[in-house]
Amino acid sequence: MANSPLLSAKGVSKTYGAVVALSNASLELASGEIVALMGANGAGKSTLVKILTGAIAPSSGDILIKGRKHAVRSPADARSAGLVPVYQEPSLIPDLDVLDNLRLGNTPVEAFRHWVNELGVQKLDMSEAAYRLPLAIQRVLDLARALASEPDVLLLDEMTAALPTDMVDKVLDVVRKQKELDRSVIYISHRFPEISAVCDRANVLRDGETVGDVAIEDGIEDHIVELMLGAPVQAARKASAISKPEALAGSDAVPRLSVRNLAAASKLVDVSFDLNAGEVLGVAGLEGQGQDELFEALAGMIRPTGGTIEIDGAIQEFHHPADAIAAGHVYVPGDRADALLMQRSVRENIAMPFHTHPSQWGLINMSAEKNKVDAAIERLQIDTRAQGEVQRLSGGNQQKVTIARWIALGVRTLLCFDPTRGIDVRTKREIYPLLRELAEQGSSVLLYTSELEEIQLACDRAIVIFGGRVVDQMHVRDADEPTLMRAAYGLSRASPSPEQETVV
Ligand SMILES: Nc1ncnc2c1ncn2[C@@H]1O[C@H](COP(=O)(O)OP(=O)(O)OP(=O)(O)O)[C@@H](O)[C@H]1O
Repeated sequence: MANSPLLSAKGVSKTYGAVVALSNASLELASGEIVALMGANGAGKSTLVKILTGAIAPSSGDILIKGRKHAVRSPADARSAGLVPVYQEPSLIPDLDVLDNLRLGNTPVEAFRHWVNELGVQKLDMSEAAYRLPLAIQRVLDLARALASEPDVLLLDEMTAALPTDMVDKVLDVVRKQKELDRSVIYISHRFPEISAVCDRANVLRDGETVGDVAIEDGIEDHIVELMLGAPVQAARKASAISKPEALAGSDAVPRLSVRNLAAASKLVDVSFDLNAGEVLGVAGLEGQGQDELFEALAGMIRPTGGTIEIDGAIQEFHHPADAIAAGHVYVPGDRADALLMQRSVRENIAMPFHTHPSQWGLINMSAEKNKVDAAIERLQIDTRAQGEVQRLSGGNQQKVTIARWIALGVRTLLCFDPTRGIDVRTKREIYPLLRELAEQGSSVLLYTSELEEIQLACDRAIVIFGGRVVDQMHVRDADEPTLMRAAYGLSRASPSPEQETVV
């Protein structure tokens, strides 16, 4: 109908037994508009996107396309109505090559190639099995596949969460191009800079309900956060104030972890640093600079090809992740699916490492286990409404479970890889103090984060890796975003002080 919005959703709800995933969501989208869908973890964003794209059926509510009611019965139905999603998790079938993945969805190959190119992927072997491609490339291919079908409405669910900065810029360019073509985008992201770069409006969900629809303009961030949290920003900031020790922790003591000239696979070339007890050391780097290999080598998942790892002054060789765990050295991977048993309960997932050592086998002390698990759930404020199976938790709550299990067990060194990827502001504000608290209790934390501003929120010091080497290291007070960004791109700081040149 003339003057009707291209897409509107009214009073949409979705319940799973006792869990109310969406209670009353509403949204309007005109042609050529880019609308951010915002909300804390578990607010219902992914549920709304899945309903709009026919992956799940709503319990109630209406969806209207150009003013007419439209029951979106399946993803194919949504596609033919012009609604095409890129979901939060990669959607290529891992064992099929890229070309077969395209054939499966009838994707026009030439259009796909065009968008792959626009998104900055230079060489793509279409006969490569999808699982062999890095996560960032898989995400970009998901987007190129969606764009190739020329959607009227593209729905991007945290599409950029796993991407390095340069690829994020390409995605933002492509989103702007959709607008120029008078097409529309629903954009889910937890990153304000991206939202303000491309979006016209933000539709905010809280606890399954639409609580606001605001134009994106300067200074609107605090208001959006207030809508998301349901609390004034000042109070929320105060509640999450983080204490950071001024001095570098324990620099005279034997380091908890000492890495010298570590090399592994082809990407980790020569990395040296110390991590002290009671310290959070940040690692910054663009995608693919060797950080994955660094963490995998430290976690005993891959064997170093050179260099040494010392723990408390003694050289250690890990032949298996169990060796690293036995040394109190545990890894929280970025991909929660790697860390969790998705079909098991929250409790089983948290309690899993309690019983890894043969000396702990035998009768399980259920009440002691329950107390520890309950304490961890309470401390991380894990939403346990869907606790029977971890796969039913929202992404942010799943991530908290991966950390909770090590809090419950007690840990000497936590190797945390991008723990806040795709996590909302509220949950982030819970995770940073948690890492600090662990450090204050004597644990050491090595934290890789793709969000550079997190370094100053959570760390004592930072190292930057580029091309498999440490190219810069600094006290947290110097680790602002521009400095880290320059180093991450391999640009040196104006004149490094002698202190920065030595390995600390
Ligand atoms: N299949 C399911 N069974 C039970 N509960 C579910 C199911 N899917 C989602 N939920 C619940 O519905 C709520 C909304 O989840 P949803 O994934 O839509 O949130 P979200 O806003 O996308 O969160 P995030 O930013 O963490 O991805 C959460 O409490 C989640 O646990």
